[in-house]
Amino acid sequence: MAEACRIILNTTFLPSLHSLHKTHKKVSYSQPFLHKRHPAIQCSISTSSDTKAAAKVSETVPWGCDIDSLENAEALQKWLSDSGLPPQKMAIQKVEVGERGLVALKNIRKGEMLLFVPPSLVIAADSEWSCPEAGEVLKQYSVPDWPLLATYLISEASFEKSSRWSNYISALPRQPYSLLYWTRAELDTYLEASQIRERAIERITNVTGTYNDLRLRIFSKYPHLFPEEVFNMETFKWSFGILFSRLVRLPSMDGRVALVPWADMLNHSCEVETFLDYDKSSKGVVFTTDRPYQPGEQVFISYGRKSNGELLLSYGFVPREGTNPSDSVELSLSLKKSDKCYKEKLEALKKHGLSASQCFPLQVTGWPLELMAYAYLAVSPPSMSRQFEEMAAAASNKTTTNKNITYPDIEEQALQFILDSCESSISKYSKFLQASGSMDLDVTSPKQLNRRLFLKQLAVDLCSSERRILFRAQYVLRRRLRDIRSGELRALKIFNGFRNLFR
Ligand SMILES: C[S@@+](CC[C@H](N)C(=O)[O-])C[C@H]1O[C@@H](n2cnc3c(N)ncnc32)[C@H](O)[C@@H]1O
Repeated sequence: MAEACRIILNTTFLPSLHSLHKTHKKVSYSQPFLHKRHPAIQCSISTSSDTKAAAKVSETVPWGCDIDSLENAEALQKWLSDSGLPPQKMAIQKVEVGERGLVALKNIRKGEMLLFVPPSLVIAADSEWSCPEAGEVLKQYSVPDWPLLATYLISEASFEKSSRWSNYISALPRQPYSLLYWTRAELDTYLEASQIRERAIERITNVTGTYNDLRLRIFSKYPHLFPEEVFNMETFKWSFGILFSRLVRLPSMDGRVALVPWADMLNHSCEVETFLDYDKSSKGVVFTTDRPYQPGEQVFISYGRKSNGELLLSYGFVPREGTNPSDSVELSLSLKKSDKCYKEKLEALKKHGLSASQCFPLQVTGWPLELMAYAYLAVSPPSMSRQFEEMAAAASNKTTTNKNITYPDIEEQALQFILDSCESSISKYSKFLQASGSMDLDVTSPKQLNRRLFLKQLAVDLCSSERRILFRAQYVLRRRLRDIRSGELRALKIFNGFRNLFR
């Protein structure tokens, strides 16, 4: 149930725009609303890898507000009530977890339905555009929901007060916390040990690719509707950052994605199971509390069963160590280039959509069967070549074949192989964690220092929690190997005993 939710994280969602209709006929439009737009929109957050430039965050970005601003949030609250949001048992306040959040004003019972945000206050793919012609063009090109919503948000933001969503947009963070805002140099410095670095690079590449596709196929053909001063890489980074950290998937509306003002002021707790959804009987977006709240307490929802790395990637925070039961770390396993059967093994892997190097999620409670299957394949000798296919199939999460394969003869080598990978990963984390104490001592600008300290703290929290899972796996693997080896030793002693008896 909780898995079916809500604020989306998946990197695969970012649709490729290559499938857009190529045969689309150019339509001509008047330039009706351009004069109302903010003339020169400049988001000054740098995309370059220069960390100095990246630390420079302009105060003049016209959209959104400081992440902890209550002023704009209060204006949003008033506008929402005037626009049909029913009276609420919660208010936006400064909070300890998540800077701003929804806090109970009255006693709230467990099992109570809250929010009731009507569809008229929800931003979805079919929302009306302040510039209907721009919306029409995107529709004709069948732009998928995510890039469509990203473009919509920028378009509405550029209309400032004349947009219906002006109060909402003003209350959005000017710079959402998300790895999209980390430069390549920052990712390399702080997240070198973690596989999340790769995920962040992939995501940044996807966002850049999506924007470039839109620009080439659509924006450049309709510059009067999509001027580059407004629709550029910087503004797309902002709008995708907003979508990553606030977009909601509504299971009862066939998984439709939407921005839900007010509901998106709720912060995440790993201890909470409840999530946002559309309630057909009350005709609004709601959630049902899974615990009681007293006045003054912050109310939480769940953004999904996500690892600390995934939470950092999309939402820009890391829960306290040991508090996230869904936490996991990606362990990378690779075929050895020196393996005599490297080519055959790689072929078998490729057949099942895998490669010579694969990541598998480890949790404190264990690891997937696929990981063990991959390890069997990696250590199996040439004499087992007939089983390569079966092992590769079991290592893939795409096939429905039996994954619970065992090869007692090579179990010890397979476990040792996983242990070696685990220990090599642990040493990368330890190296970073040890070095982190003396990092950034050369920084003198207070603004830059603040940013560096903030990012470093996030990285230290993430790496500590990921290393903790690896330590646990290391302990379990060592114990299992000791048992196997002492079992073998015992068997050998018994065998020798029998041999001596019969001698
Ligand atoms: C959907 S918004 C929630 C409202 C947000 N706090 C605001 O003031 O706009 C998601 C963002 O809230 C913050 N957040 C949510 N849950 C958090 C948590 N448990 N710890 C720290 N920050 C959190 C993160 O900045 C995240 O990107």
